[in-house]
Amino acid sequence: MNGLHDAEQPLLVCRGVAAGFGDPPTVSGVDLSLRRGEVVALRGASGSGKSTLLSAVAGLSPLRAGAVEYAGTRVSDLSERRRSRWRLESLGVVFQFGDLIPELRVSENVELPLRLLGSSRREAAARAADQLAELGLEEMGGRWLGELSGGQAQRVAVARALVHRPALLLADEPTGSLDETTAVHTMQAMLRLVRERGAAALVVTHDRSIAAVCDAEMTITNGRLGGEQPLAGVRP
Ligand SMILES: Nc1ncnc2c1ncn2[C@@H]1O[C@H](COP(=O)(O)OP(=O)(O)OP(=O)(O)O)[C@@H](O)[C@H]1O
Repeated sequence: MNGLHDAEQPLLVCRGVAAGFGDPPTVSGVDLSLRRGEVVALRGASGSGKSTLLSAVAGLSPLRAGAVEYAGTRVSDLSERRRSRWRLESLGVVFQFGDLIPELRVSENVELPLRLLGSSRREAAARAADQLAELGLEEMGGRWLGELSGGQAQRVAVARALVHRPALLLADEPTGSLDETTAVHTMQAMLRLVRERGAAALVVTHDRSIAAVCDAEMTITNGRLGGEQPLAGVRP
């Protein structure tokens, strides 16, 4: 993609984005910009449009208006095929309910992005094992999903989203099903890796204590995005 290594250029830009259902659309008039190394929480009440916006940014649902740019390329104008490739190469996505594949072992779930990108089985297995270890899951690779706790499964979803070292992580309530202490620990582990790798992250949450470990937060109310507020960005 153009300008991928230009540190001055924002990594992600949304211009006048509208998406979702109805008239007016669920979200509209969204302008946002995310730089490399920036970790921003997207906070708002249930039904305010957080997931709708994230899915529009990821190119998983069509825009009703506006554009999404990544490293200077208008990804919202790409063909579905090229947008899928962009998503595979450049994005890590953690969905609200994990969306892991129960018919595969933990390690095979984490290997998936690498296998889709063309890594050999052997290389994918080695990198997946390293990624699991970085998230404290070194013993878990051979297990089935049903043998994990909710917190462990969430961390496996995080491992799968980060294993190919994406430049941008999009996470939708990545710790939504966890108790507060486990949720904060999982978030901190995820954001430590994002920051160490100089990547950016947009993290949907309705939870203040989760937002507090980010660098800044944006609030969405009835589908309209407010300005960015700095946060402490508590680091582990
Ligand atoms: N398939 C659909 N058809 C019609 N309306 C939908 C559909 N999916 C979502 N919506 C509506 O779009 C609005 C925004 O939903 P969205 O999931 O983006 O909210 P959210 O802020 O992520 O909520 P939560 O915190 O509960 O996950 C809601 O009013 C929801 O009812």
